[in-house]
Amino acid sequence: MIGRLNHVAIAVPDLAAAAAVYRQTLGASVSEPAEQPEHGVVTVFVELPNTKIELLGALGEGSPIAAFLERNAAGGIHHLCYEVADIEAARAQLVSQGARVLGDGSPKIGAHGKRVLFLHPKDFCGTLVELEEA
Ligand SMILES: C[C@@H](C(=O)O)C(=O)SCCNC(=O)CCNC(=O)[C@H](O)C(C)(C)COP(=O)(O)OP(=O)(O)OC[C@H]1O[C@@H](n2cnc3c(N)ncnc32)[C@H](O)[C@@H]1OP(=O)(O)O
Ligand SMILES: [Co+2]
Repeated sequence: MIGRLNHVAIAVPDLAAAAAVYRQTLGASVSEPAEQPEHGVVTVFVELPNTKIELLGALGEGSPIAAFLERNAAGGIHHLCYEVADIEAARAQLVSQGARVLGDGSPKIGAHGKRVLFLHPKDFCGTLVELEEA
């Protein structure tokens, strides 16, 4: 069911500092920050030849990354995003196997303008999983 690795997300306390690490220290191609109000985060994308890194900063009250940043003050790997061809078919298959879809269970529009869903980390080896419809 899952296809390509779309991105690895890293939650960070200081997005500008993290973007500078990737742009200057690691010499990567780094986007400008983009607010994602529906997701409570600000994203910066790092383009790599085979995938992307999504740097995440908290946006607003009740950001879904706030508790994670309290536990990981220096930041840390937050989720993996896999591509799926049909997000509703993927959700049905996962729910039938007992996996928990987060939020209200319906897809939201993600940072790439495509539909995304999140799956509970305790059901996937301790890793928060995002599915993006390719
Ligand atoms: C823009 C978009 C895109 O790319 O298109 C994005 O990525 S938006 C990216 C931001 N959006 C999201 O993350 C949306 C989905 N996320 C959520 O709904 C939430 O963050 C949860 C995953 C439910 C976690 O929420 P919260 O930290 O408040 O819950 P909690 O403290 O009760 O945690 C429950 C248990 O899960 C663990 N836990 C929490 N976050 C985790 C993570 N990122 N990776 C691995 N484990 C994690 C906690 O340590 C805890 O384990 P113990 O019980 O063992 O202590
Ligand atoms: Co993501």
